[in-house]
Amino acid sequence: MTDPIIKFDNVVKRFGELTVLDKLNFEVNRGEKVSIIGPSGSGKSTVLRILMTLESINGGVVTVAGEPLWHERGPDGSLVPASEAHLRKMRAQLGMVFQQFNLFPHMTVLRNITEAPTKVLGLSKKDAKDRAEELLELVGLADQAQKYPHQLSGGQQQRVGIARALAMRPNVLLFDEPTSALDPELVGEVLNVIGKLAEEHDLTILLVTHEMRFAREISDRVCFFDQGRIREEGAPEDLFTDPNEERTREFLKAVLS
Ligand SMILES: Nc1ncnc2c1ncn2[C@@H]1O[C@H](COP(=O)(O)OP(=O)(O)OP(=O)(O)O)[C@@H](O)[C@H]1O
Repeated sequence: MTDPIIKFDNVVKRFGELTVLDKLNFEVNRGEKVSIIGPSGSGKSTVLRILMTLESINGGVVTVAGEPLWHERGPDGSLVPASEAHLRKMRAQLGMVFQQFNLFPHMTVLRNITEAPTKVLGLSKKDAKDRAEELLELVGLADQAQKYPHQLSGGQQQRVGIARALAMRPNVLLFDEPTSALDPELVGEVLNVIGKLAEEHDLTILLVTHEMRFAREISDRVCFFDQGRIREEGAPEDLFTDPNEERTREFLKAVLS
């Protein structure tokens, strides 16, 4: 058994008086596809935002690929708060697909995908373009490279968002409710792309979703979050059909009915 690629060890996150993560312990193994489900406000997105270094933590340790994310080892081996350089290095291992796509509106689809690989990874324009074209093929948008985001449907924009995240070759791909801003008829095309990625690529995927059927289809493991902790986790076929906890049962009943 190799070490987990993501580990939350007693992580505490507070916003003022509100404790959002309450000594959270959570692990994801390499290559694993994990979905996080749970009621609104239970801290699901906060977990992803902490991993992307968009939110700091108030206690505990987060480890990514064996290295502390929000800390560095000081001269005596103890953990000290991470420097900006350390955060930048660690962040490069993770890619995130946002609810609201977050594409650059003034750049073409192609440029949206090549921008970070050239600027951050130092790829040549040619290599970045080749990589982008390959990824556009993967998400079914090879013919849309020269369009601007506003010329695309929401589903197409989100597929560009996925290609853009993949262009950085992350070890872990995070999805924050990737279909919740989409019209219902556009949800399927985005889920198909994510499903294909999950099936055909040896990528670690951590997905926050309200799409229970999809979570069930693609996940190796589903975690039910409640009040900043994992209330229950397990294989989708167990958690969705025969949960152990009454709270999980209530939640599933409410969202599935
Ligand atoms: N920047 C912030 N400042 C203050 N409170 C915040 C901030 N970000 C999140 N919160 C609060 O933290 C709690 C957890 O938020 P989070 O977005 O992680 O929940 P969630 O489980 O993803 O919910 P949803 O399913 O509605 O997206 C919520 O009560 C939210 O209002």
